[in-house]
Amino acid sequence: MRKAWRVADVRAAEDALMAHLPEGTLMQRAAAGLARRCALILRNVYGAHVTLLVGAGNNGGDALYAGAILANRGAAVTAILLDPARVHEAGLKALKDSGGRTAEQPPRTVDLIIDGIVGIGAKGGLRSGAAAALHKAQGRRGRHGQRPTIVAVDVPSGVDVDTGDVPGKAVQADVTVTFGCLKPAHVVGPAAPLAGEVELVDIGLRPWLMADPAILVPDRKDIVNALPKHRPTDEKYTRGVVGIATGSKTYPGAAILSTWGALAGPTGMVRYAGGARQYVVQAHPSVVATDRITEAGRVQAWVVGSGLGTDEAAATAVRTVLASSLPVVLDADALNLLVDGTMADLMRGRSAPLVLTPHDREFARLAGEEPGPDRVAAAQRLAAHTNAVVLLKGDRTIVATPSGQAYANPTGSAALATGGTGDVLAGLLGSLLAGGLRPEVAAVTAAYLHGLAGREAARQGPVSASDVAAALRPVVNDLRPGDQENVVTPK
Ligand SMILES: NC(=O)C1=CN([C@@H]2O[C@H](COP(=O)(O)OP(=O)(O)OC[C@H]3O[C@@H](n4cnc5c(N)ncnc54)[C@H](O)[C@@H]3O)[C@@H](O)[C@H]2O)[C@@H](O)CC1
Ligand SMILES: [K+]
Repeated sequence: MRKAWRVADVRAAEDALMAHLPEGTLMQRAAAGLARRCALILRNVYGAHVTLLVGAGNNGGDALYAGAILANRGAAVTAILLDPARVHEAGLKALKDSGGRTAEQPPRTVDLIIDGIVGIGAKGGLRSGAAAALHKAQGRRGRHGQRPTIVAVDVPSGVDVDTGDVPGKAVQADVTVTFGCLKPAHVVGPAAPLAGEVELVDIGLRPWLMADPAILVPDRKDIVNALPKHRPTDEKYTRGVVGIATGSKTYPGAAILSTWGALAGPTGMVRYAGGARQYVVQAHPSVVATDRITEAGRVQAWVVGSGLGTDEAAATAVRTVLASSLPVVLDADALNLLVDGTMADLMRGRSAPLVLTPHDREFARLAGEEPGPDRVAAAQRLAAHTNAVVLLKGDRTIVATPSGQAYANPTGSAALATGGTGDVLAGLLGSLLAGGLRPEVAAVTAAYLHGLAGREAARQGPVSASDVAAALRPVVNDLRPGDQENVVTPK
C-alpha cells in the first residue's frame, strides 16, 4: 500500500528531521529531485525556456533552487515573483547567480512552467495574481510550438492539501513532484486528477513520520495478494457461493449486471434470488436462481440492492440479510431503505461484515449531509455511525472502516460514470466477500478491479455498464496467478 500523510504530520516530521541536518539541506534535496524530473521532461535542458511561478513561501524556494540548477545547465529561466517582498531570498540569489532572471510577465517562449506558487502552506484557491500569471504562461508556446508542460512543486497550487478539495481556481499539472511522502490531495477528491503523474522524491522523511498515514492507496501487488488463489482441491463450494438479490421484473437489467459482476469474482457459484430470475438465467445460464432469499440455499455473502425497489418485499429482503450472520453488501435501493432508521439496530448489532456502497446522493440521504469537501472524513463518519465499511463512489472511490481506516482507489475512470456500473461493482464485491476477503479488503479490491475494467472498456469507445461487466473477468484473471504447469522442461 502507498500511504498519504496530512500536512500537520508532514510538518512535524520535517521539523524533527531538520533538527538533525544543516540548514537548507531538505530544500536542496527537494530542488534536486524537482530539477532532475524537469530535465527528463525537457530532454535538452540547454536552450530550453523555463518559467517559474514563485509564491511567498518555501514552495517558491524549491522552484527557485530547481530553476538555478536548470539555468546552470543552460536553460533560459525566468522567475515571476508573485509576492516579491516575501520571496525566498536565498533561492532568488541562487537563481540570479546561475544566470536566471526575474520578470513581470512570462517570456514569449515557454517550454516548461514550474508551479512554485504554494505548497503545503496553501489556504483557499489560487489568488488572482497567481491565477493571472498562470493563465498568461499557459497561453505561451514552446520552442517547437507545443503547449508548455506544467510541473507542480509538491502539490498543484490551489488545492486543499489535506482533503483533496478544490475550493477555487487551481493548477492542472502534467506532473507533480512531491517530497518525502504523498499527501491526501494526490490521491483523493477533485485535486487528485489535477496532480497529473505524481513523482515522490525521497528527502529522508519517512523514518520521521510518526503518525499513522491518513489514507492508504492500494497498488497492483496488493490486489494480486488479496485475490484468493485457486487450489487444486477446490470445487465450487469451497471457493464460496455468493447470493445476489437485486433487480426485479421491472428492472431486470440491474440483476443481470450485478450477477455478471459476481461471475467475474473468485466464487465458485452465484445464486440469484428475486423477481428477475428468468432474465438472469437467460443471460447467465450458470446462475442458480430462485424467487426469494429464503429459498436460495446456502451462500457465504449476500448482495442486496439496485433495481429492487423500496416496497415491503424489498424491505423484507434487506431485513432478512441483515438478520443473518453472513457478510452483506447493501447498494442503491437497499441504502434508501435504511434511511428511515428502522433497520439501524439490526445494522449496528451485526457482528458479520456489512459494506455500504453509496454514491453522493445516496450518501446524503443516508448520512443526512452531503459528503462535502472532505470526502474521507465523511466516509469515516458514516462508517463509524453504521458500523459498516463504507465505499463512497467517485473518481477516487474511498473505502472507510468503522475503526477509521481510509483507502483511496487509484484506478478511477470517467468511463464508470454511467448507469449500471455500480451494479457490476456490487456483484463483484459480494463475490470477494463470499470468497473470504475481509470487508475493507474486498471493497478496496472490487473498486480497484472495477476501475481497471472501466479503463479497459473505454479503449473501445463509449462505455456502457455491460462493457464494464464484460471487461471485468479478463481484468480479474490477469491479476490472479493462474494454474501452473507442474512438468517443466529443463532448458
Ligand atoms: N518544510 C520543509 O522542510 C520543506 C518544505 N519544502 C517546501 O516548502 C513548502 C511549504 O512551504 P511553506 O510552509 O513556506 O508554505 P507554502 O510555500 O506552501 O505557502 C506559503 C505562502 O503561500 C501563500 N499562499 C497561501 N495560500 C495561497 C493561495 N491559495 N494562493 C497563493 N498564495 C497562497 C501564503 O502567503 C503563504 O505564506 C512545501 O510544500 C515544499 O514545497 C521542501 O523544500 C522540502 C522541505
Ligand atoms: K505548487
